[in-house]
Amino acid sequence: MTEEALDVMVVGSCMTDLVSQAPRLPKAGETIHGHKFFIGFGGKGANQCIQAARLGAKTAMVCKVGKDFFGDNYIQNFKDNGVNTDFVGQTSDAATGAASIIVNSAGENAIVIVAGANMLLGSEELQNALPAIKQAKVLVCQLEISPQTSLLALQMAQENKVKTIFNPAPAIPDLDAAFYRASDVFCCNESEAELLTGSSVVNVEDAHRAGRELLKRGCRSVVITLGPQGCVVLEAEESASKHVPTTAVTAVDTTGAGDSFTGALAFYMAHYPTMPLEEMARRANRVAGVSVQAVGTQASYPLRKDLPAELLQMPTIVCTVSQWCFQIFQVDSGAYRRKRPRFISSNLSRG
Ligand SMILES: Nc1ncnc2c1ncn2[C@@H]1O[C@H](COP(=O)(O)OP(=O)(O)OP(=O)(O)O)[C@@H](O)[C@H]1O
Ligand SMILES: [K+]
Repeated sequence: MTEEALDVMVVGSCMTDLVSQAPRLPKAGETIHGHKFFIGFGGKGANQCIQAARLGAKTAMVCKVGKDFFGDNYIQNFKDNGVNTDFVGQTSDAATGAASIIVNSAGENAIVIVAGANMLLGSEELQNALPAIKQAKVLVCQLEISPQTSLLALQMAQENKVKTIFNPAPAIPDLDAAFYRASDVFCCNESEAELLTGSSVVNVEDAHRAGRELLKRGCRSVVITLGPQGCVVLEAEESASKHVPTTAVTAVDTTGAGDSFTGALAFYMAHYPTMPLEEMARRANRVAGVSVQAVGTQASYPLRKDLPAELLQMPTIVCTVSQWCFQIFQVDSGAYRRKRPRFISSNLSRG
């Protein structure tokens, strides 16, 4: 059982990616030769957890894998990345989630996902994790496990004043309205925003409009990622929707960029709770921007040591403001002391 309070808990999926590269995709009933095969660690929940851990967050994963080779291997992968595995269950009733992926020479793919053990994660496992959830700073969920489990996890976190990030991926058109109310940050990409709002999202202007629509549904803030254009950020307390641009880089492989962004956002929310969301999004853009410059999903996620120091420090402006507030407080309490010296000294002598 976890003794130390956690920064980030992720309740979500683990998938083993089985990737074959071939000149073309096979037709029904056909067998063809490919030229390369590799196994990768994926699943949106695990990806986000690994990115947060690599940035230095104390993380735990709440998930279910099979009692099989892939499940054992995945648990070792979490351990190798410093992720707490106290809440990683193993079941004999289903296999570890797997994605069989075929990629042709044009970069097109055909994918079969078998969610397997991921769908067996339920309320019992969440109850076991509740003492740790209560102490965590941020809880993150997606939609690659049973939606009821994700919703319950978000609600448990919210009831215990733990900040929530919900990434509605892969998107479902009739998302239960309770998901919006349970989200401190509702973080999605353009196509998810499009599916959820029913209107096209292809540019920054569309994203502002979609964000306003999603915000109306009850979340505290919305982040919509826009690939090389960064993201837009909207907060319930602020009227303006803000575009947070990024430096576009030449992408080698964008797989898992969205999960890198969400995992980085979770890290910043846990480590710098007073940082403006816009600044967290600016930094998450930078982290995800590193991931698109390398091949693979988790393999492309940067470690803390790979990032410039400015992404891992409190911004100067926030330090200045808090020092300024502290000085005002000192001046105020000094004035108070000058006016009421006896009150202060009698309190002191009693103490
Ligand atoms: N070419 C790029 N240059 C710089 N940053 C990028 C680029 N592509 C993606 N990013 C960063 O990654 C974030 C997430 O990308 P995107 O919006 O494409 O997510 P996604 O569609 O969920 O990705 P994927 O499905 O490939 O994981 C962006 O908000 C941005 O910060
Ligand atoms: K990548």
